[in-house]
Amino acid sequence: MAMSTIQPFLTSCSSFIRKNRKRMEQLQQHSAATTTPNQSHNQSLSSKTNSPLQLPGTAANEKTGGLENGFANDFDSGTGSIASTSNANSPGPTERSSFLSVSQMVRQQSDTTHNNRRLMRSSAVCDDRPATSCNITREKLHMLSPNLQRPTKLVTVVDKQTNEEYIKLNQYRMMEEIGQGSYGIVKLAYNEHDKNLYALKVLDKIKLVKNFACFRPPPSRKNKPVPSVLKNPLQLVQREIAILKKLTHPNIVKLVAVLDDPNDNYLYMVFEYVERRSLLELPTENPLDEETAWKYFRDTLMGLEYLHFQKIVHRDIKPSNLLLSETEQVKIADFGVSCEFEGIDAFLTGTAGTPAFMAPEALTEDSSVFYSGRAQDIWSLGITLYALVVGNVPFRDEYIIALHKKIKNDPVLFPEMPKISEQLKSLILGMLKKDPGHRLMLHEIKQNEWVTKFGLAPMPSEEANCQLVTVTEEEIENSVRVIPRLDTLILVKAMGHRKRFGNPFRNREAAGGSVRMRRKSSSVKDPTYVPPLSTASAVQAQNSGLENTEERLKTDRPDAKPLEVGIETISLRGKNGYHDKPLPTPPPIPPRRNQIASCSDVPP
Ligand SMILES: Nc1ncnc2c1ncn2[C@@H]1O[C@H](COP(=O)(O)OP(=O)(O)OP(=O)(O)O)[C@@H](O)[C@H]1O
Repeated sequence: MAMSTIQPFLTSCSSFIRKNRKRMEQLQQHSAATTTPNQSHNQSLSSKTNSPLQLPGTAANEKTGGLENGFANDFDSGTGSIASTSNANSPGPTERSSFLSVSQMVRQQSDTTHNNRRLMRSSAVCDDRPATSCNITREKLHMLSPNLQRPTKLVTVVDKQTNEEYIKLNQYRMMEEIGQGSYGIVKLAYNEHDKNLYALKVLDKIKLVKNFACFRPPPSRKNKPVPSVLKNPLQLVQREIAILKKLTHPNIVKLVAVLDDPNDNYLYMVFEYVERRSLLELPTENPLDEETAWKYFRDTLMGLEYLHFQKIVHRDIKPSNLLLSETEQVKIADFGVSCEFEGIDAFLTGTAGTPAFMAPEALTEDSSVFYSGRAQDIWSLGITLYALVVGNVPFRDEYIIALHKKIKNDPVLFPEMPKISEQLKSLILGMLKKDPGHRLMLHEIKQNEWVTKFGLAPMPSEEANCQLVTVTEEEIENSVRVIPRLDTLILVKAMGHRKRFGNPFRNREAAGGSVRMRRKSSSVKDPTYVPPLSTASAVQAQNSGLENTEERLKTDRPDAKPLEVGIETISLRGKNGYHDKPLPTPPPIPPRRNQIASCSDVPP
């Protein structure tokens, strides 16, 4: 090639390199001098709490993060777009520049998550073709991360590097604090491998145990064993991890990795970073309009359907546990009190979750009576929907007992303003039926006229939305089991057949059945309420070959001692629908090792 052709090309190359190097140097100087208000706040917070996980030099992180990511070239466009939309509340120039580099990473993560999904859908057709034919270059493909479809990684060796700028855990550079939960703080973290941001939940194992020791209930008198979960709160975290590990759905926050080094006092849960955090802070003067609430509600419904399909009840659905991604996708988070179940529903006792979102049937003093976990989730979802459009929860009181009374007895009232459509009111009221038997079920909500816009926007089928995840033997061994009593199994089985939460024995009693009330419940005002059949009588009925529930009811022996039976001994649902397997006979089966009593052990 002639020298005259190459010369101008070389000149333009060298000028391009010079120009860019200068810009990168400017950027480095600029970022090094930058401290966000968040950062200084967190620095003071970290020093106050004397946490060993002090805020790293985020400016340096952002600087290197941006440059390493090859973001330097996008910097101008990012600045432009953000600056042009800034208002009086916008950060100042120095704040803005440091904010921008994080925001660019965030945008990239959202894009990649979005692209990932697009890519996954198109991968079948694109696999054998050059990546460019799918509008995604090989280079970009490499950047497509995090792969939220990947199973959760469990890492037991954590290499902690500390320098004056930041703390690094394996590939994760810790950045500013983004939230605090009851068990620990949540920090933003930059993953050097896939160049994305994550939310890192930091749990102090020692503090967990110590705090627990302080508040542990006094030893029980009548030699009653303390429920096993209460012995070690780490088990709650382990349960949360065991549950989260199995979940992969666009509307559930993904647990990407768990860093748990036995030599480290801290346990780190690495979540996908959801940029816009919680859906709505309550109370608010600015609730969502119906259209926005509709979109968020449908997302939440999809997430909840997937959860229930995976045999998990969340137990703490509320707006602050619904995170919003930058692409306006709702992600259900916080599985701290969730429960895994077998069979068709979780049988819960005791209270867990947030008082204002608890269902009336969960507020009973009698811890021996079980209630449906699915129905509890529907109630919380109803309260959440109400709160999204009204700006506050329907039942409020500063005293917990008074609040419980209101939840159990008061009707749901809607304020005059904001104006809420009749269809939405009717849906909310259907989800907030005090009697779980009359409460809407998930499949009914999916077909509701407000949800589907009178059929114009049908929800995807359960089959399309859910895929049953496979659970390994080890996971089963290590996961917490729900061990309902046999009577509850019978009750729920009957509910399964009828496809309603309602007590199938109620009408029998109303018709003059011989069943005694087993509890005096202030929560259940319905005079026709009949508690589940006691276990011993159910077993007796089974042994005597009495198959139908009416016959079993008649054999109820109120003085009989209840018997606890592991649910894994009974299969309620087979491939071809529901079927009976022989019920276990007394004496009671001793609990296996690793079995933790039930979800009722979760402290309120
Ligand atoms: N994946 C995430 N992405 C972005 N922010 C998050 C993420 N997870 C948690 N957060 C933020 O951190 C805060 C604390 O979360 P965390 O799950 O530890 O506790 P919580 O749900 O608020 O409370 P608790 O643990 O007491 O129920 C949340 O309120 C949220 O703002």
